[in-house]
Amino acid sequence: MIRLGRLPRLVYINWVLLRHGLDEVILATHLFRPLRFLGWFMPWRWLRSRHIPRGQRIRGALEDLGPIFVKFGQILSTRRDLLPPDISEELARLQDRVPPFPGSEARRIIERAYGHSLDEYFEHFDEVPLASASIAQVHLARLRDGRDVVVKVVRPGIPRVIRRDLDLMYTVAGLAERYWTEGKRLHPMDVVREFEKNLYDELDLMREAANASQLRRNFEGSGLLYVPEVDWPLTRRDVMVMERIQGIHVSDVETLRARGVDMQALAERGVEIFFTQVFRDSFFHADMHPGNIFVDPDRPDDPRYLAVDFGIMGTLNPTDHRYLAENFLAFFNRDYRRVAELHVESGWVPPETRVDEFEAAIRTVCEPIFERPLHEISFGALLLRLFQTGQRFNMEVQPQLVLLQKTLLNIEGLGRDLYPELDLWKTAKPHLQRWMDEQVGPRSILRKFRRQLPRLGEELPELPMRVVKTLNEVEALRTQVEVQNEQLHRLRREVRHSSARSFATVTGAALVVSAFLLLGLDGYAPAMLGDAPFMTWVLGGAGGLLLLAAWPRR
Ligand SMILES: Nc1ncnc2c1ncn2[C@@H]1O[C@H](COP(=O)(O)OP(=O)(O)OP(=O)(O)O)[C@@H](O)[C@H]1O
Repeated sequence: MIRLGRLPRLVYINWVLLRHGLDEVILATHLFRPLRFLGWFMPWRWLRSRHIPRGQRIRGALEDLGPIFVKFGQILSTRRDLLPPDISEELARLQDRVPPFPGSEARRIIERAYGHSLDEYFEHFDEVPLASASIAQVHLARLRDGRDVVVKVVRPGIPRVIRRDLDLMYTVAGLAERYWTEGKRLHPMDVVREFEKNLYDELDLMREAANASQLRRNFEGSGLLYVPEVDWPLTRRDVMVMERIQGIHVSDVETLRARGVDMQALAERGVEIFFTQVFRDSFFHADMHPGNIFVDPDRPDDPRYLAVDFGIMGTLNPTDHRYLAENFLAFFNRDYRRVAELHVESGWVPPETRVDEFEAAIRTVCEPIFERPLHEISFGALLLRLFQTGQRFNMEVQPQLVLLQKTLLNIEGLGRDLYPELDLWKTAKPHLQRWMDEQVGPRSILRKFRRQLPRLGEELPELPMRVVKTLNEVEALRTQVEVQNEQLHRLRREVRHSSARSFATVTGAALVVSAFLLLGLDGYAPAMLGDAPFMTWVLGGAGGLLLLAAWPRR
């Protein structure tokens, strides 16, 4: 059911959709269906008839609906497994540009978070924002100790806007799942749920700061990537302070060339950073758009990247991790059988999948790609084709892999912009191979052993005492078992005796009763009993003896 409170915004959404000639996606409910026909009388029908591509119309509608919808569109653009290419490519152009909120407001938020005047901590705070996006805004500042920093502040009132828009998205997704034929396949509710998680992650700047610290530690002293240092004492849930970095935007190829940056090395290092993050650390920056990446201007011959914005990070569990590496290697060895097997083994496709059929489908998709020169092969496109093939075999959508594919596409695009001859495979293979060797080779055993070493070191001195204690416990247990065994034997004997006694009692009593009966019959005893008084004595005597034998003794 649609809640009344949501109705005005829902009507507004429909209005925007109509305005962009999207009446075919007007919420497919009986409630809104009459609105569809309004479209026939409106000029935008005419616009549509002039063949504005549908991707552009959807992009326009999302821009009109506000920043949360724009973000949603951006995330959707990465779901090339769900959307047709014309729409996903158009959505990828969505820009998260939102008018900034006043610097005085940012000041107020920071002071509320610290509980003190901003001047106590900052020598200077630039009220004109450096950048402004839908969730947060970034300001330049200088600390009292002279360090230049950037201060990221969460947009005021944004949690409420997020809640409102998410509510609507859930409503729309629910309706789509129910009434739209494609809805069952695309699982829109799951897509919104995933989006919600990302949004709330981005809202928490403590979380982003922790991501930054972890990534910084992972690349400490590597010379490949520099991550600015977080100022933890000044970081809160809605305010983050970090070292200011100064570099050349990675998309500014002209300046990079003019500064004499080694473009091949730069492109290859981008790939290396990605594979190191994915396969060595299993922790990767998943928002690698060019706006977040800079190049260190001071090291043109030995280029180094500088990264910002750690709101969205990807991780892989050890199983996905291993299967992914094996998949890449199998792919590039054109071992499609192995690729198909790996998909079944990892549980990405159902276990009943026919491996031979799946293998044939993968071969059909990949062979044309491999016909091209290796430096033209796109990893991202390959993964995408694989997802699409997997879908035909009921492959479950794996969000962590989708994030990875999106990042790979980013890295690939970036690398090829910098150095078009970049051979991704040649650059990536040694990293993959090294990772595989480390996972299965003797080094891996050594590494695992090393990881256990501190615990072993702690527990080793206690080992003799533990052995003695364990032996004592075993001895005590053995004695206990013996005692219990003896008791068990006794019990069994008693049960056997008592059942024999019961038998003797019942039989004895029966014989004695029979004797009395015979006595009662007197001369009427049947002939077959012969001499009745004699039989009485025999039965009575035998019964009496049995009763005597069964008499309890102490
Ligand atoms: N430590 C830093 N040093 C220098 N500039 C920075 C730093 N952090 C952020 N910036 C600048 O501010 C911009 C926005 O920062 P950031 O990407 O973290 O914010 P955002 O709100 O997540 O924006 P978006 O969602 O558009 O990526 C960056 O693109 C970069 O230009």
